[in-house]
Amino acid sequence: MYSISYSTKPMEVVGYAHSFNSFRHPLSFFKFRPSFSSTTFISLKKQPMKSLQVRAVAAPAEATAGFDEMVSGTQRKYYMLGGKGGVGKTSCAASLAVKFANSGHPTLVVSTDPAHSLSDSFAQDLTGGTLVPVEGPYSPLFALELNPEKAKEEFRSATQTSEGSGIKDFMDGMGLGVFAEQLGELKLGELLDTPPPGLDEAIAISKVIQFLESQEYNMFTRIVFDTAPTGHTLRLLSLPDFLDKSIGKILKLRQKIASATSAIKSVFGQEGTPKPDAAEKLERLRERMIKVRELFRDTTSTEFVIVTIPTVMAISESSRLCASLKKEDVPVKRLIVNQILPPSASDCKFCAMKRKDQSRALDMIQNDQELSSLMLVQAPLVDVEIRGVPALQFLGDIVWK
Ligand SMILES: Nc1ncnc2c1ncn2[C@@H]1O[C@H](COP(=O)(O)OP(=O)(O)OP(=O)(O)O)[C@@H](O)[C@H]1O
Repeated sequence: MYSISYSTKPMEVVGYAHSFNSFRHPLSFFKFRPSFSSTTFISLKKQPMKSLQVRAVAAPAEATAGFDEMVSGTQRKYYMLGGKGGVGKTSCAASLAVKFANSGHPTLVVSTDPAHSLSDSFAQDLTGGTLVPVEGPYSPLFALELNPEKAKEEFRSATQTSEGSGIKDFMDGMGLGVFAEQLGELKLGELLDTPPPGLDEAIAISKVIQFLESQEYNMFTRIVFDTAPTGHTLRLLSLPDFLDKSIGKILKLRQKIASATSAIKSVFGQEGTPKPDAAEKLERLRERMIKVRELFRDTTSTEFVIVTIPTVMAISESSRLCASLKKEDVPVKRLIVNQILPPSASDCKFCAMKRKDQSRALDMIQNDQELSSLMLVQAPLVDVEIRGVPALQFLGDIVWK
């Protein structure tokens, strides 16, 4: 079904195998066992990893991700990959990033999932919240794992005073203490004391947008986001609007009573003096959230790719995610169905059952109002863990065609 070739320049054929189970690469870090291969052709040449290419040269006719369109053009494009936990978001995001970089795009892959697994996926330490170069691809590939705790801290520091935390202190700091109760219906107290889920991710994404605006990072033409599981993403989508409204109302109110405050100040001295710093920080946060919202909805530069697996539960969740994305006007056109059992001539009982289950789930997609219109990309379950750049190249060449 698949024919796998390790490309060489010039090609040096060192092996040819039928249905082999295990093959150890001479660079020894990559054990590759494509069990779905009935006939496998291997060619190798000892050369630095940078020039190692893993190619799936024959593909199932129905599966194409429209990679040509994804890779065309040098203007910057953002791809956000999201879906239910554990379906393979990170593997698909990392493999897409590797493929972009191998296709000539200086690429940045960012994890905004609080439970990062990019480091595991690339088999490289990417922690620390800074850009780390990934060894292997032709063009520069950098990875970034953003620390959501840090983002939350930043939010807290923008909304708390030195005396304490919470809505009362914050409003006092803004010179709006007396209005704190009136703003109750905005639930701002809750927002400030316990930042809502999704806020850390929104701040993380806004940070990326921020530094990508600087000249230093102009070179990146493809940005791939490995986002947090569905629930988080859904909250993230509605968050900018919510924050914008809340913060917007606060700042408007603050402006309105600025003159009243100065009158109070003249009577009570410095009591109740607004702290411009808090207002400025909040205003900046609001602007950043607006940018996140705009980025998510920009059809010319952004696409949200849903990753799922062929189970009823995962597909139901993907359908809900898709509906929410559409409702929020987030561009979505591709659905990756990952971990599909590869074809086999002789199924065991377990595999036969599993295959039936999967085909039922795939039928569900065809009949789903939200998902049926998406470009369906099927990715096989491979019998080796997708870890490290060569493995990601291999997966990328199967998925992103
Ligand atoms: N097509 C595949 N074939 C075999 N294994 C796969 C495939 N896709 C992903 N995996 C494996 O499944 C596991 C989970 O994948 P991954 O970390 O990419 O999922 P995730 O959706 O990002 O998870 P989380 O929600 O926990 O971040 C990993 O061990 C990965 O190697």
